[in-house]
Amino acid sequence: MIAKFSPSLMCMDLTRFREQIEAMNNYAAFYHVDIMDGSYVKNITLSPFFIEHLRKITDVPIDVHLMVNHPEDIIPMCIESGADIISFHPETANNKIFRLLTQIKEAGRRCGVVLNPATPADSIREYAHLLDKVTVMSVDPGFAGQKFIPETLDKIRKLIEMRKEHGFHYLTEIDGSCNAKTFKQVAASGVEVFIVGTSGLFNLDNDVAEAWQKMESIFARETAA
Ligand SMILES: O=C(CO)[C@@H](O)[C@H](O)[C@H](O)COP(=O)(O)O
Ligand SMILES: [Co+2]
Repeated sequence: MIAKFSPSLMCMDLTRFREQIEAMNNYAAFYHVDIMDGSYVKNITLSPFFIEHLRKITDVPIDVHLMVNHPEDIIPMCIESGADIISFHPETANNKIFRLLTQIKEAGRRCGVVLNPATPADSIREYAHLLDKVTVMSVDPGFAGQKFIPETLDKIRKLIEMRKEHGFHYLTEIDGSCNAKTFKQVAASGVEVFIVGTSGLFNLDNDVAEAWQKMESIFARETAA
């Protein structure tokens, strides 16, 4: 399996927006865009307005991670601004999960859910067949730069088993503290998509193309048999 990398754009240098995006356009599998409301998590980062501008300078699929109490209010704005994949936390949508997933799919976009460290894999069982991606958070949501929670790796293994057993099609993805210290154990879980932020990518070099090469060689070194 070839690992896919998805840079978390809340960690990029926004003063160098065009330069960094153009450099990563050649390498990124997705662009991870965190949207928070200051209430579900005590932080506010990117927005549909940001996506609108990003869309103008990339063809890389834009992948939105909603950390908001009312995803139904933000999903239409994400669709409008050009997002390709939209994921939300199931806890924020328990009374309308099918409605929201259908809304995203009917707009021709891909849909997913993001599972907090304490949310079990089998909680998605009833709607797993509808999902294009399942993201496992390996930190509690809200902030970059937190400590990796290793208990979350078993959940990835379970999601991969469930997919095989029932013929689901979702990609698996990990969000939180993916870097030189954790690549080995994360890769061993079988996960397909790695979200890389400050420690995994942007801090490695001032030039993001260089940083990307460094990240890939660290990954290759850490995951070599
Ligand atoms: O959703 C979140 C945080 O709630 C993330 O996408 C972070 O932006 C990502 O985890 C990168 O940060 P590090 O954990 O690698 O510092
Ligand atoms: Co995220």
